[in-house]
Amino acid sequence: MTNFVCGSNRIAGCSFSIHPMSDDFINIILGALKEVDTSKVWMETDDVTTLVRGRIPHIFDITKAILLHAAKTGVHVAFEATYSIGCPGDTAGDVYLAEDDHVLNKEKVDVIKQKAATKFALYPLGGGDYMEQIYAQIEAMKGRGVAVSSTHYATRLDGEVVNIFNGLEQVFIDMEESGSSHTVMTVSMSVNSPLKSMK
Ligand SMILES: Cc1ncc(C[n+]2csc(CCO)c2C)c(N)n1
Repeated sequence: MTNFVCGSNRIAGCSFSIHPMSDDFINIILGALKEVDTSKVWMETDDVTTLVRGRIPHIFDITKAILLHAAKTGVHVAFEATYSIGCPGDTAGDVYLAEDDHVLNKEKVDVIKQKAATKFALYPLGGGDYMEQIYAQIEAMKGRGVAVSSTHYATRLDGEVVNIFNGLEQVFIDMEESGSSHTVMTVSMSVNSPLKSMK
């Protein structure tokens, strides 16, 4: 059996998709992807997801921007994402680690007012105290301008898209700063849903 070893390379990444509930889904998906400045990341789109790899601020800036560009059409959009840091599979994106942390899409998209319902789940891999780490991050989210509630297998966040992404980015930064060797976070988000929350 091969032993896979995580390197010291701290490239972050995300595999994500948006699903606009509209006949015009092709234009909405491709339009949102095109509107975003991706010059500070490695990015690849196929028929299933888009992969984005680079420094943490750009990963969250770009995924937030693509969702907001799709959401501003008013269409109901579902967003699914898996964020990961700590276990690079190859070196193709490494050159982007030399970029600075100045994000390129914030100015254009942070003015877009858009509410979202979200469920996120944090998976600290490679550490013994994972439940303490998860509870600490859920507690921290309560001070970030979004409504936090518990559900099975995830934590629910309701609020502005911009606040939700800022909070989730901070979760990732905190995990890095606490020395977690490999962190995975899944995020499901729904915007413009015709079905209002029952909560
Ligand atoms: C962010 C994101 N990236 C890729 C896909 C996969 N996808 C499904 S339909 C379509 C457009 C026509 O090919 C694409 C690219 C997605 N849904 N969202």
